[in-house]
Amino acid sequence: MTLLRLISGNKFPPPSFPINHTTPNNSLKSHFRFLNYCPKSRTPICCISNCDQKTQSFDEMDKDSKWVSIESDVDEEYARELEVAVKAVHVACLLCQKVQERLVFDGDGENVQSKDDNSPVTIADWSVQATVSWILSQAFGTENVSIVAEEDIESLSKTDATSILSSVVKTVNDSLSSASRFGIKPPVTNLETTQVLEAISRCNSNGGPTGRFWVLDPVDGTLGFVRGDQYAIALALVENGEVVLGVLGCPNYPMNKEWLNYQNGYRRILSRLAKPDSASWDGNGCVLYAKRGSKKAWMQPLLSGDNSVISARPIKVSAIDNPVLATFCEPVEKANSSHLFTQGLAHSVGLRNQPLRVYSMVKYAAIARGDAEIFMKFARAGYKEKIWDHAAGVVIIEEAGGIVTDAGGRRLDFSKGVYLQGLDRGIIACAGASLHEKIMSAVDASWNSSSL
Ligand SMILES: Nc1ncnc2c1ncn2[C@@H]1O[C@H](COP(=O)(O)OS(=O)(=O)O)[C@@H](OP(=O)(O)O)[C@H]1O
Ligand SMILES: [Mg+2]
Ligand SMILES: [Mg+2]
Ligand SMILES: [Mg+2]
Repeated sequence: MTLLRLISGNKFPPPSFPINHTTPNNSLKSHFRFLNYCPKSRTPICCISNCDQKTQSFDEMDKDSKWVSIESDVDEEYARELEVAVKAVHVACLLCQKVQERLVFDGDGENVQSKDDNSPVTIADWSVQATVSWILSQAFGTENVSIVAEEDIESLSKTDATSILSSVVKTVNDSLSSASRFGIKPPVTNLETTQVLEAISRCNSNGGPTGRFWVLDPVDGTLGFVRGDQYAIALALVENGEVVLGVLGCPNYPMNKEWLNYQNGYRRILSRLAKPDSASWDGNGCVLYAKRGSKKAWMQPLLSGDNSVISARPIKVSAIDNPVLATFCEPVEKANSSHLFTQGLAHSVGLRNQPLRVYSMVKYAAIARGDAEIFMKFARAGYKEKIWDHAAGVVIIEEAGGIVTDAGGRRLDFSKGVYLQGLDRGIIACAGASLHEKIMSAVDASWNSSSL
């Protein structure tokens, strides 16, 4: 109540404060807490579960702050890690949205580079890696942060890459300077080029079976990103080989899937294109997250112009177990997963719906949210899956009630370094056990006659 009075007596936070937020037991007490910290005392500015003691004067707050709520107990294990990770992913999503708009609408194509394996990399990939690395280091201390991530600075440090490097430095600084919206303290002065390069190259962990490390895919589905389509920002925390936290930012995947254009896979109507003439239009993306063992997964809307409060809602996998009604998703690119093989599987299992071909870990998000029931990926022989392409998605699906294994039914192993070593044939994620068993049996029955 104290909190509510304070709110209504101040312009900030706005009256749209989601007091009717629904949690599984509808109890605000232990499930809802604010993530803003007092810039002076570094204590939570307000925490509903213990409002009286923790409420601070709003004067102490950064007035630009947006409020991010998160569902967890204050003293819960990994609460601080989850809080920082969710904020970092929100910051990264906004960064990517700006870069993608420039890239797609202003033809800023020179900022797309090709890596040695011919896959694309953009200023967004490097900028997100630097930004997230910097935020994690600030929050936990550089010496305590170990990160496995996709990008390195080799091509960025070349002499012919100076304009790209300066774009990256500018993008990182722009993004960090507005991070206070999420309660993240920006750097006192702009980061120098060397500091940005250092933040990127600090993500040089090789993972492994012991200790704690973060796993980051700064832009997953870079191909989708450069095509103005779906992509994701994926951040996970691994402890002793087990993924304990997962956060997935999906800037083009709206909370309400009705705003997606189905004719074109899961393509979002980008903001500068004509929006539907509706006051309720909310085509902005979402951030999903889960903590291992909580049996809960959550989804928040991304910040858009005037939403100042970010509340989360629980997500669950679909209850559909009838193959006739089920939808499966798979990579867009045939080169990344055999469409021919999955077409055969779909036929033998009795799947009737068209496959949902979506770039990036948005596929994991679609399963966790209940928008589709099956995700399959069968890469060509010899391809080694990387942990950053799966870690965040796996824990979110599992906590939302789903199952993720290889085609032999074993859980994915994140303890063997950068690659998912020992992966049996491919990856199968399902909303429920019955569909999962049917797909695995179909893979066994058709594997030998496939050319994979
Ligand atoms: N040849 C091949 N085989 C299998 N997988 C590959 C291959 N090449 C790349 N990758 C990885 O696929 C990541 C993108 O996966 P998607 O499921 O989004 O594929 S697709 O873009 O929809 O086709 C992509 O992630 P990003 O590099 O982060 O975009 C790659 O890690
Ligand atoms: Mg990836
Ligand atoms: Mg990537
Ligand atoms: Mg890549």
